[in-house]
Amino acid sequence: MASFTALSTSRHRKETKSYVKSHESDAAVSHVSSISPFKQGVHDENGLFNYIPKSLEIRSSDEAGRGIWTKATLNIGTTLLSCKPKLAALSNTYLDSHCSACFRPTPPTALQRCTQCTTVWYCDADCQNRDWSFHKLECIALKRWAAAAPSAEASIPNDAIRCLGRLLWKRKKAGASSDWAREINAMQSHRSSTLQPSTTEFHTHLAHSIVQYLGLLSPTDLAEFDIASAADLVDVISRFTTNSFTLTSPSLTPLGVCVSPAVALINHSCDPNAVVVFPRSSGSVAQEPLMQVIAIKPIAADEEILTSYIDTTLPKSQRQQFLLETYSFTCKCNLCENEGKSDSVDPRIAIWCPKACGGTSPLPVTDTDIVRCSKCKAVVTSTDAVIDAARVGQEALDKATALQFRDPEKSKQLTNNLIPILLSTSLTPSTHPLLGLSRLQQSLLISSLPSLSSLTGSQEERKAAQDLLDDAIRSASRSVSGLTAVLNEGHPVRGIALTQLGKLLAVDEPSPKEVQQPGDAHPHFFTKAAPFPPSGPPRLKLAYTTLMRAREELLIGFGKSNDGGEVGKDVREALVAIEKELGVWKQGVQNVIQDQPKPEKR
Ligand SMILES: C[S@@+](CC[C@H](N)C(=O)[O-])C[C@H]1O[C@@H](n2cnc3c(N)ncnc32)[C@H](O)[C@@H]1O
Repeated sequence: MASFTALSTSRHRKETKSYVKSHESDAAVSHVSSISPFKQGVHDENGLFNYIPKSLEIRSSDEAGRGIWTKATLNIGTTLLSCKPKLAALSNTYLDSHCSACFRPTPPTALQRCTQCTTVWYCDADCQNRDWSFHKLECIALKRWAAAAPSAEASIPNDAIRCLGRLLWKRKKAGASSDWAREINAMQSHRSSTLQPSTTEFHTHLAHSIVQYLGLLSPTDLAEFDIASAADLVDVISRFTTNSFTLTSPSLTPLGVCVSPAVALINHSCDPNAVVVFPRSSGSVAQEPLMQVIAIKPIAADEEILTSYIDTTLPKSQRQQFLLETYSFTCKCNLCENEGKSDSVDPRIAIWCPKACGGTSPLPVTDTDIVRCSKCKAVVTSTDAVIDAARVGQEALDKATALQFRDPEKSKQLTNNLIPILLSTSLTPSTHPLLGLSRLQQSLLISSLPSLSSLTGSQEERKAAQDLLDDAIRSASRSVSGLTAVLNEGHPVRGIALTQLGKLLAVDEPSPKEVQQPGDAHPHFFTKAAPFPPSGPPRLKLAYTTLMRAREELLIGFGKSNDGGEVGKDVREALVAIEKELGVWKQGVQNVIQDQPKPEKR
């Protein structure tokens, strides 16, 4: 059986970074979407990217520039591309708990620290040696930065600055004509004239930090890095922000930032057919962190591979704003183009029918909007209340997200206060910002679960732990319900959400309930009438079926040949353990039945 502790450590530490791509992506439509199917041609890369498999091809389109197309039909769960990023940097939070070479977590005692800068840690001497060509120059810069830092909190530059430093040193060392530098230099950049003012400001700020980190005294010193002017430096930064990825753990916790020019060739769709994951499945430490592109929809020959750069659980307005600010384009994918054009309501902006017929209507935007249930056509009359609730919910989500690490109690309180209001104004679990609040609440509740071994025998303490666990389960089931409506089957975010729910259900109950109360879970996922979460054997059975579902989805999202990645293997083991436990239970019940005195025949 699982314990609380294992779950608490799986909490996603999300740090807001507009310069990196999130892997939370996708939607449920199964038809093909290519950006510019007519004006495209095979792109000549002059011998670069020879590690891209022969089944794929780099082509260009007028609308989106270079992209990757398939030459053969590919099934869901197929690994399309597998490579180690050319550059990577751990975020500051993980520098002392994860290895800076292979990015795996290691118990603190087993980590070796660089004795010079005392900032980066490694599993062992092998990992340290592998990272040495990068760290050699970084080490000096880190010491210089720490010596000049105004406070202890500012003594380590963030991961973007450290990753850009690695890029510039390596580019200089490899030489402009090397394949390494040519692939990096060919990455798309956006000149200041096409950027949003907020993005230009951010790039300028980053440029100042880089100059300080590299220890340069004047802009002319940039020449040694093959950078002719300040504008050229901003160009390099734009190339980095447009093409970098969030490096995540196998359970999608953001760990840092990385650059792979090959994976960065893939264009965006809010309705993607592939995802980028780090399943930790290579079996070789030297290969980690291994980055993989996996098909989450069947992909036909001559179809473009598209991943999502953003969180596609967000409504169109927010997706488009983020894409324009960070990537300088307006998305024209199926999901964006078709919003509001069909009868079906986008689950990201849906409210339940006022007559509870089971249908939904779109969330009203202004108080003069007249919205109707798509099924029974009943008119929503509480427009003002719904608009207010959505606005207050968004404010609370922004605040709670900002506070989640600094003041988790306050962050949790905000989610606890707002979720019942949004539920009472009929927002569906998939609707923004309710889905975002549920996911945040779930991660905060999981973090606050006590470890079972720390519980004393006190009945009150066990009861409080049980209530907290049940709250976390209800929150997790609401998240699963919402994610299931907006992401298509096999999306890694769905697989991980199901895994968390299944594991919560499998935790030993500190104080099993005798009388159960109905939960607030969405009726399409768990019936309102049935007590939720159940207790005892029915709970363990639900854990089993949820983890079975999780495993099927993980096999797609993290790749069939990877056995669903590290999490997929872990779920397989959990299922075996539950099967045994359920078997023991069944046997125990059979023994009790056999021991009962048989009723006498009359
Ligand atoms: C990571 S790069 C993708 C590869 C890029 N097309 C190239 O030629 O190197 C991201 C940039 O590609 C372009 N892009 C990606 N997806 C797009 C889309 N759906 N529509 C238009 N432009 C897109 C945008 O300019 C964006 O900033």
